[in-house]
Amino acid sequence: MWNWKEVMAAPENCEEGGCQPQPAPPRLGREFLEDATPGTQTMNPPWSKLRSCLPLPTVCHLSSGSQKKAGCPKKLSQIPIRPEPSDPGPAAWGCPRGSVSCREGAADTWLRTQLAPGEVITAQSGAFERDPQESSTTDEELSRAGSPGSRGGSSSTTPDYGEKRLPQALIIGVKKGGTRALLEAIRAHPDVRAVGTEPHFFDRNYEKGLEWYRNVMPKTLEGQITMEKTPSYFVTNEAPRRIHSMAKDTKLIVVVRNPVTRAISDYTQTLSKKPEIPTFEVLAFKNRTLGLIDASWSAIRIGIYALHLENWLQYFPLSQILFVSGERLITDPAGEMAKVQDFLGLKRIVTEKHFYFNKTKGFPCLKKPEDSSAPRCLGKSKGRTHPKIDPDVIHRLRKFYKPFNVMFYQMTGQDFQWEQEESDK
Ligand SMILES: Nc1ncnc2c1ncn2[C@@H]1O[C@H](COP(=O)(O)OS(=O)(=O)O)[C@@H](OP(=O)(O)O)[C@H]1O
Repeated sequence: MWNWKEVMAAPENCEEGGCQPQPAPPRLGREFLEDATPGTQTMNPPWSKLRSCLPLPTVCHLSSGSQKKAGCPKKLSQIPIRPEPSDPGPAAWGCPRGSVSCREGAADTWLRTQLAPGEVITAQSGAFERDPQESSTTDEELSRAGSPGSRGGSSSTTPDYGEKRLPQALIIGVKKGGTRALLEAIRAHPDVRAVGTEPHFFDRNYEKGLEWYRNVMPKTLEGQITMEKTPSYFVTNEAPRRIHSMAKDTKLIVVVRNPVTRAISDYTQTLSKKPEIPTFEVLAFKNRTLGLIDASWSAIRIGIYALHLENWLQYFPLSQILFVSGERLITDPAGEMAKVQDFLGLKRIVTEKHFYFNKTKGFPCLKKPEDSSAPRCLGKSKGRTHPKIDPDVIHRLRKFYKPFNVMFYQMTGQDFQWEQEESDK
């Protein structure tokens, strides 16, 4: 009998799941349920308030002191965790060249698409683009990304000279938040160079050492910023300490999205590859009759942003972390990119002129760069149609996340307004 939650957490593809069985990542979270004082640099959130919100079986509600009961976890980090699906990278990190399971991830880079004849949109952008075939571009992306240090599908026009440097800025999460869209947009900046695939250095490849990591990076000229994105870092317990020990001034970017929608997106991704898995409604609950949400399911757990952020604030001041709204990255990509460029100390070069809204895809896409013949949209693995989820389940999930969201708003000083959203996709 399959445990589908474990199956869902198993590696799936390069971008999102990995190409080979990976060791389970470390458990998430720290002593969250202790009345610890996280983030001395920032504030002391009332952690005890969150205790009662935690999704433990009724007999184990920590606020009631019942944790002393046998079998009850004392803290959230003791809830068994299913491993996160994530990305071990392309051939350089273990994907056999041409492997089907490795294709989709590379296709997540902005695709250079064929122009569809007659699909005129505006004089400026020239044409709608057809939804591209993933495979051809994927193969191209894979081969470009095939060795450590290759540009990995870079869309930057910077010539391949300079020096390989460790990244000064990282997109650390969240999975399904819009991390690929952000990375590809910031790569349009001439002062940014980024590795196109996910190196997974701080979670899976750490033992390979910093020289391996440096070698994965593209070459940069003096003054250019090196970046990478690996969304699983945000939920990796060791990542903050490891990144801090690499460089304590590393700039961190987190793209966050309504955790309910994010969870459904996560599920949708798995469903697209394993249509036989149980419904979201089944997986989301430990006990549906009692309304007990299963927070040990990674699709749910990743969205407890306050929990994960608390871990980062042990090592980095809030001022070193930028939170990008995954929702606004779609509705106002230029506005979010302005914040990202300011945060990175870059001139605002990526502006509204770089984007157009592709009605076919339902997303903003990058206009064609000067040296290229085609605009770029993300591949089919972004923007999948989400299954319709029982509204009662959505309602319960919203209730579940609300206190964590509120805590997250307090911690970040930003209100992402997820409570006000009428419906999930
Ligand atoms: N411009 C643009 N084009 C396409 N998709 C966009 C864009 N901006 C944000 N998004 C949203 O990004 C979601 C995928 O997030 P990630 O790239 O972080 O996914 S992954 O973790 O790397 O697999 C993806 O989620 P789903 O719609 O659920 O597929 C998109 O909603």
